[in-house]
Amino acid sequence: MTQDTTPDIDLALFGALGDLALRKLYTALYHLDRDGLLGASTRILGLARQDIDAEAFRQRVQQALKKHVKTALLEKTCLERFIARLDYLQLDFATVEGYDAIARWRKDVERPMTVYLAVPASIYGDICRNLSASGSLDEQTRVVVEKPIGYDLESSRQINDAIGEAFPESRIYRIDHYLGKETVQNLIALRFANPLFGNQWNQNQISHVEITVAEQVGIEGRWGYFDKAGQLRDMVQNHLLQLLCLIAMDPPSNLDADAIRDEKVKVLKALKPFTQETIGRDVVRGQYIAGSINGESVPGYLEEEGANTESRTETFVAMKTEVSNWRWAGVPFYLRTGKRMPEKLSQIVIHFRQQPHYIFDPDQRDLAANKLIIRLQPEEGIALQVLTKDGGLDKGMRLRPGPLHLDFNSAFPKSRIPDAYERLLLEVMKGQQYLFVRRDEVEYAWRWCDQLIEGWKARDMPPRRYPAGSWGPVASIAMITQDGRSWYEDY
Ligand SMILES: NC(=O)C1=CN([C@@H]2O[C@H](COP(=O)(O)OP(=O)(O)OC[C@H]3O[C@@H](n4cnc5c(N)ncnc54)[C@H](OP(=O)(O)O)[C@@H]3O)[C@@H](O)[C@H]2O)C=CC1
Ligand SMILES: O=C1O[C@H](COP(=O)(O)O)[C@@H](O)[C@H](O)[C@H]1O
Repeated sequence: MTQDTTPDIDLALFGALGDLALRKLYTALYHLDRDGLLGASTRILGLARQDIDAEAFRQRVQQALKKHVKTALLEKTCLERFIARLDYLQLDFATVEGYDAIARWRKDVERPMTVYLAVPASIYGDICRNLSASGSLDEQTRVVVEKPIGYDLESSRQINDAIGEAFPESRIYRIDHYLGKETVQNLIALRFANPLFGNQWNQNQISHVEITVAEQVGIEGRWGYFDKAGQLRDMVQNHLLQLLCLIAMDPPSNLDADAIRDEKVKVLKALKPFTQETIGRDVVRGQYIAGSINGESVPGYLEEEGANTESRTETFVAMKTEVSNWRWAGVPFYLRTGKRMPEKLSQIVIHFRQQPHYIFDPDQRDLAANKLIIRLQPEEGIALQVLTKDGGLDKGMRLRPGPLHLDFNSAFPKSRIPDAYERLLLEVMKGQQYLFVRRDEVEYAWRWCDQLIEGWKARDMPPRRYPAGSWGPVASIAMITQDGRSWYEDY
């Protein structure tokens, strides 16, 4: 994990006119360029099937940057330098014809190539085979692939096999963009650099853990993709399970990619499988109906553009699970994620156990537990909720909960918090894999999700309705209150 200068590369971006590329990837690459973190002669080849020339492609990227980069950060010289790096190749990814143009683009160039597949996972195999067959790859080429890899364990194995025929694991970078978020990396620092937390991180001191990833957006015109996936495959199989792994894993022996990933795999293997009984009791599926967010009416899932009105796909999931090992036995992990919730909020709350002997006002007993709140978005920060004496002569020994608060924006006001894709693209260029997901992680995560999906099917569990703008079906609140707890929504 050194911070050397970034090597020059050629980046071949498949799906160059898709949503991810236009919304996230050029913005991230532009910021890297502006911060002096792109190799001076790094070039970017956009590949897509639209019949446009390089000049029109550069215009499209420029429009995207104007939309997604803050105006104050869009500097003319930097923008011109970035745009000059771009070239375009029209290609149907499914057939090998035309792939030889990639080698022609790279003729006489010595630097390594990174291939970024910003396309549906169903065509990763075709692209890898065609890159191989056309002689576009060499011993240094890296590949970046997006989540979700497949639809279940079986399809993910097939896709991983196809990628693995063209690239060794050491050159495959499976993105889970949550691993690139600043606070997620801070979680690693917090846990493993501070004995204060390191020594408390187990079932003796922690009573339960909450992970909430709430989105305000709906499915953003992605019905075709989303309706086949649903929130479990779209968010839990990858982002939420990765967060859970970082919370639950044992300390790695060092910060090497495989040391970290070995520990994450152990957590995934230890996730308690659901039974028919626990699925009925500990899992809630939901689907949003029309409602309002920030005072504006929004349609229900079944009224979204392109919707099939019979769909039973879930847009919300809440569940209680457990990591069956010595560190975590008996500690519930409550997970919930949904679309069209009242606000965008991603946070992890670690609830510590109460003192064994309590000496303050019995009415305040419920307050008496510390919480560590790790906020990923909207504002990034970490707060430890502690109890202090309430101020004033008239209060006696009344307790008051308050945060010991590290808000990254105000603690480090001069530094812009980079977007996850900036961090991840930089790590790919430097050849560092610790923030990327290894094949066995993906497959163990699918194995666990598959048995849950099978259980849903067997129980014929339709999603419960919840109005857009609410925190999900009431059953998700009942699920946690049955344990005498509630979802933490303050900060
Ligand atoms: N969008 C997002 O926020 C996120 C996306 N992802 C993942 O990123 C990947 C890309 O997603 P996204 O950008 O949303 O998808 P899009 O459908 O918006 O973009 C995919 C692009 O690939 C092109 N494409 C597909 N098949 C072919 C083909 N045979 N030949 C040439 N071009 C082809 C499409 O071209 P055309 O337009 O001509 O069909 C389209 O431009 C997916 O794996 C997704 O799961 C992951 C996290 C978030
Ligand atoms: O991977 C995905 O993530 C986004 C949410 O990402 P965030 O960084 O905005 O929290 C989600 O909307 C999308 O459906 C999913 O594919």
